[in-house]
Amino acid sequence: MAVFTSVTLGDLTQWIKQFPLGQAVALKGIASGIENSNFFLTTEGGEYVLTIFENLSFEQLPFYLKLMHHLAERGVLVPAPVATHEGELIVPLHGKPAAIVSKLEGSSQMDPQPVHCAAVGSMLARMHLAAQDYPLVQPNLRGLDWWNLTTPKVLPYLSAENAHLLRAEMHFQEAFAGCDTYRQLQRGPVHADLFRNNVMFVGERLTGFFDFYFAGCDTWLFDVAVTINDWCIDLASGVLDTPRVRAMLDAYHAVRPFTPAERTAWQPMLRAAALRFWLSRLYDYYQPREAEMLTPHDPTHFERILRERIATPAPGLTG
Ligand SMILES: Nc1ncnc2c1ncn2[C@@H]1O[C@H](COP(=O)(O)OP(=O)(O)O)[C@@H](O)[C@H]1O
Ligand SMILES: N[C@@H](CCOP(=O)(O)O)C(=O)O
Repeated sequence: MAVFTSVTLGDLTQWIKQFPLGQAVALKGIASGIENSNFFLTTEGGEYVLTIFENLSFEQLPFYLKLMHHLAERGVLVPAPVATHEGELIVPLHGKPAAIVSKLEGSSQMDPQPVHCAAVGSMLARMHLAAQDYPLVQPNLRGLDWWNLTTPKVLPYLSAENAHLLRAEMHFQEAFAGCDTYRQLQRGPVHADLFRNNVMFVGERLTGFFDFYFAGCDTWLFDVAVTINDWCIDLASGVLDTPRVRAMLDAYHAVRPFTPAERTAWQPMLRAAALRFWLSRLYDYYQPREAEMLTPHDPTHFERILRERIATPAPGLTG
């Protein structure tokens, strides 16, 4: 259940008039999702998604909504935010920030094949290039600083073996982030959470990336690593599936060629991407937020992926 703030069609009668969308004719709560209250909204103008933001503030939201607007204008397939007659993308609803974005066709592909991975790789590279001239800057709020803050909060709950793994990996990643190769990596706005459930497909046709609310400025390679660690693995073991990895990396490289520094950084970056989600899942598991109504994601999934990336070299960035 992920409608934390209820809204009725009647609530929208006056509210919707600030948008150039005509009257609201249907509204349906969306059950999936864990952060916000989401609704499918039909208006006289078409099909949309209405989101009420439960955690992000009016001050924090422009980075995400304007990024989606910037990308959509440049032909990257993402939900396009709808501006009010006054040009605002974020407006209050029931005292919380809310936005309307275009509805993507299709559904998530939870059993991806190489053809889906290639489509994701190609669109990801297009997204990185299209975001290069995005003027707003926000760091990845789930980056190294957050890992450093979070590690001591979860360590007391871990077994000796896992505490050792976490400490050792944090040392490794601190050193990696401080090295020359890391400094040479290309950077810009990244999605940072491009899992299977955040991309829509109709058959083999990718219709869009969504859920940009972990986006921030980070290395492009980190985004690639996060995406590979979800789309191109055997879910039970975390082991990479070479045909899917190759399809995604080759398609990305065809649009935006990988650099020599990225090739050097690839193995540690896959570990960084695994650590990021192990940590956030540990944090959500042991320190659930008060408003949280859902079962937290399983942290052991990313512990397995991290151990696997440490133990087994992944296929290289270029074949
Ligand atoms: N623009 C969109 N077009 C179509 N469906 C969407 C769109 N945005 C969200 N959804 C649907 O809403 C669900 C929840 O969205 P999500 O962004 O994952 O929520 P949360 O931010 O709460 O985690 C998605 O799984 C998807 O089915
Ligand atoms: N992808 C993250 C959790 C973020 O949740 P989302 O539903 O907003 O993508 C994870 O799997 O830990």
